Amino acid sequence: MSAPTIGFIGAGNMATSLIGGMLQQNFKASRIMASDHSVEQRDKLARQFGIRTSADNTELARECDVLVLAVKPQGMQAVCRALPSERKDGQLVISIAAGISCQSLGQWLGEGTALVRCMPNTPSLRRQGVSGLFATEQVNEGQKQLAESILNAVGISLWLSEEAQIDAVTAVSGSGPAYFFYLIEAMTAAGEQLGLPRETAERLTLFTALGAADMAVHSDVDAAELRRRVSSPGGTTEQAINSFARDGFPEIIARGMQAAASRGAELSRELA
Ligand SMILES: NC(=O)C1=CN([C@@H]2O[C@H](COP(=O)(O)OP(=O)(O)OC[C@H]3O[C@@H](n4cnc5c(N)ncnc54)[C@H](O)[C@@H]3O)[C@@H](O)[C@H]2O)C=CC1
Ligand SMILES: O=C(O)[C@@H]1CCC=N1
Repeated sequence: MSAPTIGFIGAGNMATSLIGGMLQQNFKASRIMASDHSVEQRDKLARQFGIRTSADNTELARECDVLVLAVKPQGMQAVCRALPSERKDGQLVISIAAGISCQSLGQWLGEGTALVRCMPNTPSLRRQGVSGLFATEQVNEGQKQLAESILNAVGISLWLSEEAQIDAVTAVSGSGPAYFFYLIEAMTAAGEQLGLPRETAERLTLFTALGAADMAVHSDVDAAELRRRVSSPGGTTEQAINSFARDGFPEIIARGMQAAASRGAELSRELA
């Protein structure tokens, strides 16, 4: 059997990250297509990746074994309703939109559609992504493996037992890269305030983030223990951590992530 064709509807940030990561793995450019109503986006992807692009979403729906819906949540209903009901046989549809339920997608695309809801993240571009996946009953074992192979090409993926967990995944890892970028911005600015040249503060921060994440991923002890090992009693780290704790760092993070998850659930109701 020939390799499946994968079509991205919406060729923006997230589609670019996924396609970029897939091409570094064993996916062939000739098996990937992308449609976008922006000619600049189409040209950019065609140039960057050598994939086929189209202004017509219908073309992808008729030709591709897998359709990845990667437009903004607010545009999803119109995109789905405009797709033809006669699509490629045995097609799998993967939606990466935050806050668009399988129930809504089923209504817009046809109830029999095999649907996977997925929440990836932008480090997929570097093949360091992490995604949560939820499959509807219509998805067969082969299609599940196909969805997994796409997301695993750009990082790791985890299956979820309940669709509602997607909002939590969105809050943790979908939006998560932005939290780390925000911390990097703040640490860089603080390093500068402490007297370092900006570039030095930035590089120290970036490589500390990279080193800490790599160490935590490969460690057999948890993050709390790794933190304790950096914190000498009466030393410098302890002073910083105590100051963060007094200022409510864990509560600040929990409130922010709750806001992200709530927005996911709210979008599902607003855009149903
Ligand atoms: N950016 C991120 O970190 C993540 C985004 N997502 C989800 O991915 C989806 C896309 O997000 P981004 O890539 O950030 O947005 P984006 O705005 O960069 O990309 C969306 C693309 O869709 C195109 N588009 C809009 N209407 C269209 C139509 N009718 N037909 C064809 N193309 C159309 C736009 O021109 C744009 O290039 C969203 O639903 C978002 O919730 C999920 C996980 C992470
Ligand atoms: O901010 C958003 O809505 C999207 C979903 C997760 C990351 N970006």
